[in-house]
Amino acid sequence: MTSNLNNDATLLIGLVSVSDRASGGVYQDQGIPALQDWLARTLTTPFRVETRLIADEGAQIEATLKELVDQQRCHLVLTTGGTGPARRDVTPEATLAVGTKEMPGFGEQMRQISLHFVPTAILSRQTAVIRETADHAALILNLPGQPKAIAETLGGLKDAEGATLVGGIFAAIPYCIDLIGGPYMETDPAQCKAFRPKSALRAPAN
Ligand SMILES: Nc1ncnc2c1ncn2[C@@H]1O[C@H](COP(=O)(O)OP(=O)(O)OP(=O)(O)O)[C@@H](O)[C@H]1O
Ligand SMILES: Nc1nc2c(c(=O)[nH]1)N[C@H]1C(S)=C(S)[C@@H](COP(=O)(O)O)O[C@H]1N2
Repeated sequence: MTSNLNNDATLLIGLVSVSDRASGGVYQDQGIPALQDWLARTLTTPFRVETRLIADEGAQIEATLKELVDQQRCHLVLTTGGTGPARRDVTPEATLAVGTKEMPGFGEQMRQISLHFVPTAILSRQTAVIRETADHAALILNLPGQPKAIAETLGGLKDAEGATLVGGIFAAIPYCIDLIGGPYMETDPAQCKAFRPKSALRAPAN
């Protein structure tokens, strides 16, 4: 059932890059620019972003996710980095800690998609959750830290003519945001064709 808890008008997306070295100035962060580029190419719905660049610290990741959902009232939060098996990779644990519902299908499907790009896809423990407060809800989704993994996972793989060889995970996100009471999101089908059941489709906005 669709929730009507949240009628905030403009789509707000939180982008969180989790990287010890980028946040410490060792290299320039490419995670947030890659996320912004992909969303700007794909979303036809007007949106705003809130960006955060932080270290691989569980408490800081949890606090950032809570702030983006509860105070900023993001509808969707995308994290990049810290999903692997290394000692400091704790983004999935922090994500699960702030979630009120786990959405394990996202992690399962993202690893399937990523196996088309790298045999090490299974090393990512990426997951997704819904965080619900009394009057708001958001989807929080983890992506791997390699900047190229962002477009691979969100958009999938196309052939030279633009036909989809592997569907991207973003196709499932707009309907998920509908179901938690967020704004109706539309995409450029040439980049990513969002899927909704017929009963949930609205006439295109002009
Ligand atoms: N935010 C980022 N900006 C640019 N490159 C990145 C970023 N995050 C990761 N990378 C690149 O992807 C590689 C693998 O990412 P991973 O998240 O495993 O990094 P890491 O080894 O945990 O280090 P760090 O947390 O310091 O980025 C890194 O070695 C780096 O080359
Ligand atoms: N699509 C995609 N998925 C990917 C990768 C990638 O390059 N592309 N890298 C893998 C590798 S090598 C690792 S170690 C894990 C975890 O990465 P993270 O710790 O940077 O989040 O993501 C995996 N998933």
